Amino acid sequence: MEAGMAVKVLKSQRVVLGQEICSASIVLKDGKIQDIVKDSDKNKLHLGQAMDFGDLVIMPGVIDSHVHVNEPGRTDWEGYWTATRSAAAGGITTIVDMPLNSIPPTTSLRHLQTKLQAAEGQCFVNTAFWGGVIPGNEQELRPMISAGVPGFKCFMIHSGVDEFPHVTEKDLHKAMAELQGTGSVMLFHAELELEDLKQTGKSKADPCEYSTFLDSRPENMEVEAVQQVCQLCLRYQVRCHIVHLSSAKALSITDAARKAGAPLTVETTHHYLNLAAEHIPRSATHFKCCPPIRSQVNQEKLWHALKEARIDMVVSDHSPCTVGMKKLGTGNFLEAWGGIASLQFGLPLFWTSAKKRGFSLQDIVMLLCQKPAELSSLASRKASLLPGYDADIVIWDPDKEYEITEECVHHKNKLTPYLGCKLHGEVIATIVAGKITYIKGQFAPEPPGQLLFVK
Ligand SMILES: NC(=O)N[C@H]1NC(=O)NC1=O
Ligand SMILES: [Zn+2]
Ligand SMILES: [Zn+2]
Repeated sequence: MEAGMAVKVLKSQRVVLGQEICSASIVLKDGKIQDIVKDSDKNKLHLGQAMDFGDLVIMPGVIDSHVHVNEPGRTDWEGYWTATRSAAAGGITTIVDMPLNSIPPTTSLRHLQTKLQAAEGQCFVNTAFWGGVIPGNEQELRPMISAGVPGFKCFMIHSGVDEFPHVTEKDLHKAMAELQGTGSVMLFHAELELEDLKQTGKSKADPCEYSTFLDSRPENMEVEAVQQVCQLCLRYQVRCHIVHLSSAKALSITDAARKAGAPLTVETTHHYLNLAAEHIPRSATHFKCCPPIRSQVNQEKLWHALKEARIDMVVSDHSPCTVGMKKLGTGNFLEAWGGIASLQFGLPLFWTSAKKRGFSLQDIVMLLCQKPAELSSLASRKASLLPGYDADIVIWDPDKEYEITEECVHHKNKLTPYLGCKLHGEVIATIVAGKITYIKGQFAPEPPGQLLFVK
């Protein structure tokens, strides 16, 4: 079993097949799943040499539909090579790259082509690309759809980078009209600048205290933005998706919109489910992201909403930067980059907390694989172990406990709030397009990931 090898048959006693977990063999051919043979299926032919993983879990690879890779232009923050290696080491078989933080951002067909050139030949996992909506680029949307982007991300507030300006409601009407009838999806960073907050002006509170930053982005900024998204979604009947929901307060609005027929989905991230404002130390700017990590009470509500399927999926929002940009020297939350690096640790982070709350392996497949695949229009070929589906598979040990140390982090910049955390769930091997892209610390000599385009 070597990294880079094409796999023919793999088996274990714990294969996640839909709602069932059973002892089975998976036959792979030409990058696809050719057959699934359950041990109970006595009539099947002899399968020959299988890679036997004992009682390790075999399930579809994780799909992380919210990753900022940043190449080209800000490759010192993260690049395709390092991002997709960390994804592979984390059991992720497909990432969908966000349109911003790279220069150029993915806001036109030409810029998309620049991104594709940058990514080509560098990806250890499959990579798809979100387009971006900025003021005035509505004519670029349909050409990007034809080129295979699954949808578009926009910001309703300053994005953190000047070359990706945020949209106003007027811009959104134009973009939504363009997307009608295409099947494409609009992703919203849902925070709105509030008038009364502008007027209170700069706070005199200590910028090294997390609470100062938290107070600068109250829940109402999210609630009001979500309200606006829901109205647009109902009116245009274009698929809409709230990225990184942090405030549980906004859920009554999304619930109501869904009930009224809005084609709306909601994601949250591992950091909102694992971290809480009360525990963020002074000057610990690596915990800064937008919208902010809120209270422990809010976190509990997010977990409940996830259990009740009021939140559809969990992703990383991996948004790394150089160590310098985190301003750890001064510890000033207001000046530090907003974004958390965590791509590699989504699966074990989620499992460590989720299993205590009664989530099953089947729930993991739903929340971390199938729902993100549906969002990205990839569910007809990925995120299920079924004949004819792509052979993108993770093999992992859900019971193995270990500590995150800097040496095991494959992100380009190693700073993450999870250093020192003890997690359950070790990824043993990751298979992409039928080849072992990662196994026990080793990577394939040639990256087997494909660039993905949806129809
Ligand atoms: N520009 C960028 O990546 N912003 C991301 N970072 C973050 O914390 N929230 C975001 O939307
Ligand atoms: Zn965002
Ligand atoms: Zn993001």
